[in-house]
Amino acid sequence: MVIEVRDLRMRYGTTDVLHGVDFTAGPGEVVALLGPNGAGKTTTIEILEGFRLPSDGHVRVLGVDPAVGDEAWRARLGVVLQSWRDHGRWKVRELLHHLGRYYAPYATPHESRPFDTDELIETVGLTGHAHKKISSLSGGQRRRLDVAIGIVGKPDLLFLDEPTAGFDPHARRDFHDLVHRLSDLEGMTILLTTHDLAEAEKLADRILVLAGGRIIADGSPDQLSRRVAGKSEVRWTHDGLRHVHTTDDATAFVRDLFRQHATGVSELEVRRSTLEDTYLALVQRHESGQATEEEVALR
Ligand SMILES: Nc1ncnc2c1ncn2[C@@H]1O[C@H](COP(=O)(O)OP(=O)(O)OP(=O)(O)O)[C@@H](O)[C@H]1O
Repeated sequence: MVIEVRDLRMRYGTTDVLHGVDFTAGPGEVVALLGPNGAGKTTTIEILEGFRLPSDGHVRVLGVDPAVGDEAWRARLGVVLQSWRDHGRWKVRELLHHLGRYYAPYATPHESRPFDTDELIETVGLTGHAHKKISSLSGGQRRRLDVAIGIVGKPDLLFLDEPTAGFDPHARRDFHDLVHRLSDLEGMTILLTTHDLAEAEKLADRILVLAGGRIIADGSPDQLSRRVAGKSEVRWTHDGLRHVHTTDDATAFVRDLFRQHATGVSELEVRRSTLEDTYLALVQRHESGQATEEEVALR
């Protein structure tokens, strides 16, 4: 396993934030960690990166306890934090070239390190800005640079904390392609946090939902959408009137609808529950104290 977390606990002062978090991530997996604001996603990631010491629990990242990870271990990790780094006076190419040199001693027969600077700049879509000062980049361009800094050492494991915040739709799509390339071609394992459910659905092989200090759901986007909500919304117009009905079995409902009304039904739409519906239902159920069977099984 690339990441192994068992019974992870974290307390800030007298406040418990993580109550026993359990999950794993395998090689080449893209895992999205979702959860409401303040759920403890950044805390979890910072513990995995070795930036923060947990209060208790078993954590292994690339087989090493992050609390004692050395430079060679750190060189195999890539990190994209939420906030910008203050490298404003540097130029894009200069900075990436400079940072890349740090990783050169950690190249292996299987993995050349670092990324070729110009290839990296092209990969993140900053070719036209390579010789600009970082302070002159737009927010989205700076975020692309953050991603470039995170992957310059061709990490085995990449952490992305809300990587697309501030991206326009075009940059977002480019970024999604980049994540697919990094996991498919470079075999990188990627753990990302996001509040964009459509993004999680598109990118992640597996989704973890963190709420109340525990993982309350763990599965593929498809499994989560099916297992938890499972309801569909059927909309139609009959004799000029618009109708909406929520059902567990849309096929049977539509069959009955046409049996009842041989004519006059139009504008029929069937909408399966989305990952967003599922996520909201899960978190709401959790917050109201109704643990799902799955959640109980995960404890
Ligand atoms: N250094 C700290 N000292 C005390 N409390 C902290 C510290 N860092 C985070 N917290 C608290 O721990 C909880 C979890 O914070 P964290 O940043 O991990 O959440 P998050 O899930 O990443 O949230 P968001 O989605 O808003 O980024 C919050 O209630 C926060 O106030």
